Amino acid sequence: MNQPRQTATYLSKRLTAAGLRPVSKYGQNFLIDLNLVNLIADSAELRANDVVLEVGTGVGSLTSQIADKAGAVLSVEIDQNLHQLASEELAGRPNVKLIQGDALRNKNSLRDDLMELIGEAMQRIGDEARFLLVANLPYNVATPIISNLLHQTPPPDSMVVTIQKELADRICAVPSTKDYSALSIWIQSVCDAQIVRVLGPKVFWPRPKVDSAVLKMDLNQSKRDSIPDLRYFHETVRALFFHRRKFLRSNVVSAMKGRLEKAQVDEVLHQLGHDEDSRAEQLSVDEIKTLVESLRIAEGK
Ligand SMILES: C[S@@+](CC[C@H](N)C(=O)[O-])C[C@H]1O[C@@H](n2cnc3c(N)ncnc32)[C@H](O)[C@@H]1O
Repeated sequence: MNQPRQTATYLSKRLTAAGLRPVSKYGQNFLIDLNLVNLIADSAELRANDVVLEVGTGVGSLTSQIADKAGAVLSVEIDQNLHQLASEELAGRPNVKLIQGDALRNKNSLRDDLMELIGEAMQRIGDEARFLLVANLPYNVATPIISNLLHQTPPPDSMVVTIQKELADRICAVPSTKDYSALSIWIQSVCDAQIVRVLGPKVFWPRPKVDSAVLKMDLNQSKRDSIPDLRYFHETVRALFFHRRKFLRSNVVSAMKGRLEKAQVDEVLHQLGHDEDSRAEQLSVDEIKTLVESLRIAEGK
């Protein structure tokens, strides 16, 4: 299959010829090192029974690498002009479906047809089908894309994404560090996450101001199965970390306002051995899981 050459000059010529320039509000920083495009596709360890979602087709360079290995690729691009360029670049690839539009309906949900299309592609592949996200994500929608996908049925078996390094650090953060947040806990409570490679600004065109990272997040089914109500868990974790540096008790009391009395909160915290000085940011992911589940049971949910 024809492989788009991937240099800044090639990309700028390609866009200029089409009368276009990169649009910064869409996070259009294209990867110009083909080895790194390959690294992303290779890190996903793609197989013929994989259905891959890509958010941000761009001109289709990563898309074509994915399409060489996966059974089916669904790639969404918000920019009508890039969608058009990618359609030309990827013409003749029967396993690629390109969609023009926003991958998100809003911050809290994906576009309506996305999971339906993924489900159809998985059905065509059969019982062995896996679902993956592989993408050089636009920086402004990276968190909602990753977070929302983990609520879907099925969730992705694996997500390999290029994102801002700062966000990758937050996702992988450990307790008692400044990066440890509701997002770290949400992702780590259902996935095993690791940074594959840190990428400096030079490997993108145009160059972003900050470092990026290739992050791999593999779904850990037993971790996911240990959370009976994912929505409850995610929302409660967000509430617990709303004022990260406050004492745990005061965070739990405000998170449970109107749902649990202070005495009930104290009873749960006492039973779990959390003293008055505990802070949410000191608790491990497993301790947070146990705490949230105890609150859910105390609420009678
Ligand atoms: C970082 S670029 C990656 C492009 C290409 N995949 C690459 O690796 O070079 C992100 C792409 O996502 C697109 N994009 C931005 N916001 C989007 C959204 N909400 N839904 C779908 N695509 C979006 C941008 O227009 C841009 O093409």
